Amino acid sequence: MAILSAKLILVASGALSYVLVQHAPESLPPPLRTSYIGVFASLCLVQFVALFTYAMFLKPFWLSPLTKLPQPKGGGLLNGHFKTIYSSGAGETEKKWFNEIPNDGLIYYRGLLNNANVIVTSPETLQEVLTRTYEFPKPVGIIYLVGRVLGIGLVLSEGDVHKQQRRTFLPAFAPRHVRDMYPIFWSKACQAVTNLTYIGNGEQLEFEVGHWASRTAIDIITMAMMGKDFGAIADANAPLFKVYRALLEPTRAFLVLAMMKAFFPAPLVDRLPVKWNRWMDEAVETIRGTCRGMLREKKQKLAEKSLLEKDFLSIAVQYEDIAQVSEDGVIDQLTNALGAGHETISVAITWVVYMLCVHPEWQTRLREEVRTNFPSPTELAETGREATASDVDNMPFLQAFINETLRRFPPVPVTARWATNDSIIAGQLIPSGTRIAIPIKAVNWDKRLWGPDAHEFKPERWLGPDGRLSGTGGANSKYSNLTFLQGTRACVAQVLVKAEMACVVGSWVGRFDLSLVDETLLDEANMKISGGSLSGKPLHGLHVKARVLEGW
Ligand code: HEM
Repeated sequence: MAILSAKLILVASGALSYVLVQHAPESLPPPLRTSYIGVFASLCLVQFVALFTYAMFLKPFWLSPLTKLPQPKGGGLLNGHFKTIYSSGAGETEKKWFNEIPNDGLIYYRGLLNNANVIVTSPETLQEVLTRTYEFPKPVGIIYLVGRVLGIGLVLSEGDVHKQQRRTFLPAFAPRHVRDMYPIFWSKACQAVTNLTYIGNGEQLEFEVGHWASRTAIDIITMAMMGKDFGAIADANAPLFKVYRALLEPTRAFLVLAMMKAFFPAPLVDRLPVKWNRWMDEAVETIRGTCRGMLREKKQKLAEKSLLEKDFLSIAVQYEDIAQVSEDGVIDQLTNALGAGHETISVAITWVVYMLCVHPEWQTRLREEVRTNFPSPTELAETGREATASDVDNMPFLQAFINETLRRFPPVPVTARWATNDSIIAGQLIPSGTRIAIPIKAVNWDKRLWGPDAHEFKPERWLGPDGRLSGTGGANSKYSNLTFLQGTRACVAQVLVKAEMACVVGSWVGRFDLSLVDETLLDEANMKISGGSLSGKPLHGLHVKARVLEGW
């Protein structure tokens, strides 16, 4: 829009300067009467100042139809509420406004350079945004940020390409395939527990949960997706793990280059001869090369009829539709899954451990369930007995605890869309270019949907009167729990996530008594959450004491 307006201004100024100097010089001030450049520059300046004043002030403060919506108080003159949002924990400001500002499904606020944002707050408005999927795509900024690393797979594709990719790849994520992955989850979970026990000399240790959850999650996701062990549990300096972590950590150079893509073509910015670009090319090629090698290996085994593994890629290459997809098309899905499925799960595990420390009575309850159903890490090592999906089916407490933590601390607390054209939501005109925030955490805490105890941590809400797991947690709309979103862009790996978490959390609580190093954090009000990034995790990490318990 801004680029279009700028082009219009340049063309209009050029044409008008010609007409004025040629045909009406007397209408110009004397110094400009013979100067095309002078007239052109003056006209451009006047129009740009007018456009800037309109876009920065008149429209966001008074003229946009959105100004009639409920709004938070305050906000800066130039950057609206941007600072408030980014200086608080991810999703926390949206949650506060959601509860404090009376509204009919939409709240308006001004963001960076006063750009227009709306927060959708009711099941009805959420449904509108989440079902009109391609009318409200993801903001292009996300492609600038992570497109080079992830590739254009399910996470970033839009329109017919996304529809086709989803139809092709979704079957390979089906629950029946996930059930076959339990041995992968369990063996890696047990490896982490055994290493931690060793570090603590079989007695007690202190560790940062996020660090170990991340090492465990990366090994599990790479094993589950393509049967490749990145070796992160065994060695924090394992080469593939280091490359991968660095790729996902936004450095200053990374952010500057990403921002440049808003003004210059992305392929040009990616080709600039700077150190960061060279490093990035090598790192991306290392990861894609690893995926390519695994894909070729699976195809070779398939041709030789010796493909027995149960990871996603081994399953995927056996689907006829996927066999037709180009090598790079399959690799894009792998890099998407590794990117989407590593940080999110490690953050989710971190919050589960936090809740276990805050609610030690649940540790006792879960430990009993885990020790009754799962084989111990020692048993796995000595007899090879693996965990199965049925073991987890028999553990409603463990599943309820995980569900409640995912509701209370969604690893992605807020996500966004934007209006590509003028659109109507709930009868309200949403001008083209408006960013639409989906406040996942705020919805998950909504008392109208979850009842008066919505703000309490209550795993029991996921248990029926017979003690069995209840699928909805007692909420009455499918737009009540957005941890994995809803609709055609919902997470493809919800079943896989819960299976993996049950194994990792089960192995930790089965082996250790867990408590917080900083006891002030027992009061949740003292827990600071990271902001500004995609995931919401403990700002200063989560440091725990783990005492090894006998008998498992
Ligand atoms: C606790 C863990 C996870 C959470 C909370 C989570 C949450 C989400 C959310 C909220 C979205 C929608 C984002 C948006 O459209 O704005 C999403 C999409 C997606 N997730 Fe997950 N995710 C998790 C783990 C995983 C894992 C392990 C994988 C892969 C194995 C995965 C693969 C994907 C993919 C491919 C999409 C894009 C789906 C599409 O647009 O069609 N996620 N996830």
